[in-house]
Amino acid sequence: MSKVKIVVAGPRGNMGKEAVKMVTNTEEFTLIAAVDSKHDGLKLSELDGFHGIDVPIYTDMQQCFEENEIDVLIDLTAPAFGKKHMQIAFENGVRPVVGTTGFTEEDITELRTTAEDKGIGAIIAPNFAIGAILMMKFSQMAAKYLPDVEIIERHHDRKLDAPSGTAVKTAQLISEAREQKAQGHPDETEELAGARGADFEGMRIHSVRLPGLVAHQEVIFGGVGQTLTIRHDSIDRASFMPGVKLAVDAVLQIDTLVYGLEHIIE
Ligand SMILES: NC(=O)C1=CN([C@@H]2O[C@H](COP(=O)(O)OP(=O)(O)OC[C@H]3O[C@@H](n4cnc5c(N)ncnc54)[C@H](O)[C@@H]3O)[C@@H](O)[C@H]2O)C=CC1
Ligand SMILES: O=C(O)C1=N[C@H](C(=O)O)C[C@H](O)C1
Repeated sequence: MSKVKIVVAGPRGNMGKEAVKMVTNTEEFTLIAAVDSKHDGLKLSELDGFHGIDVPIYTDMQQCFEENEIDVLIDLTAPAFGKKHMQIAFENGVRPVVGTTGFTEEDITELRTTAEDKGIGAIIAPNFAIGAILMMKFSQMAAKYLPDVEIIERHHDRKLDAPSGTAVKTAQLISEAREQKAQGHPDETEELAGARGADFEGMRIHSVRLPGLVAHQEVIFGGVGQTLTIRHDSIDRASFMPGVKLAVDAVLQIDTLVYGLEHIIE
């Protein structure tokens, strides 16, 4: 069987480095090229940390797809670029597996329409860690019985988007099981703007950014005389890679856009 031909966008980033390692260590995958914000024309092997990985770097994704035969794009870049990169992939018949966050519901609807029109599989997964998927699923189960819920996500202070993609996805999954309700005291006021966090259908989301953190989330439910806390911690970015691998395998089998790894892991 021929190997899956892959491009990684964002190879020098926290996640991109792990993805390059995962692709090059996976027998059935082959890394063809990388798309980076700089270093056009160099080989990845010329950069620190990529010894022996002799693939070209492009700053122009379109050119990368024109000059190479590619099956799958793994995009781990920045919220401002994820949507554009997916559109370029679709135009070139390349299947995107996207961990980059910052997509709106409208973006996802639009991209799904394009994927289906072109019959090209695509996966956007705000979190590739299996434990995080379970945290979201357990939270959805709990919300049916305990509809008062607040989400606290904690990340490293280099993160660009808030709230995290995982927190938004968690709130979306919870809202499928929970009657919409405003939480807290009806007359509560914020003495400092933002004190009660972001409001998603009455659920509150709080974003913590500190050096030393990787990616963590607590979903706290409150009921009469009790609380339930569901917590997940990624303490190493290797935690995301089995999910990225699973998504690459799955994206070859579908002809629509799937948003969330929970639809792949049944
Ligand atoms: N789905 C998941 O499981 C996870 C998703 N993420 C998301 O992945 C994204 C990347 O996260 P990190 O690796 O921590 O960020 P990072 O800042 O460490 O790395 C991003 C890399 O992308 C490159 N880049 C930026 N714009 C680019 C462009 N237009 N073309 C090519 N390369 C470009 C940057 O030079 C940088 O090397 C973020 O959106 C983050 O939220 C992060 C961790 C897990
Ligand atoms: O930027 C990160 O680091 C992470 N981003 C994703 C998100 O926004 O949810 C996934 C994980 O939380 C790490």
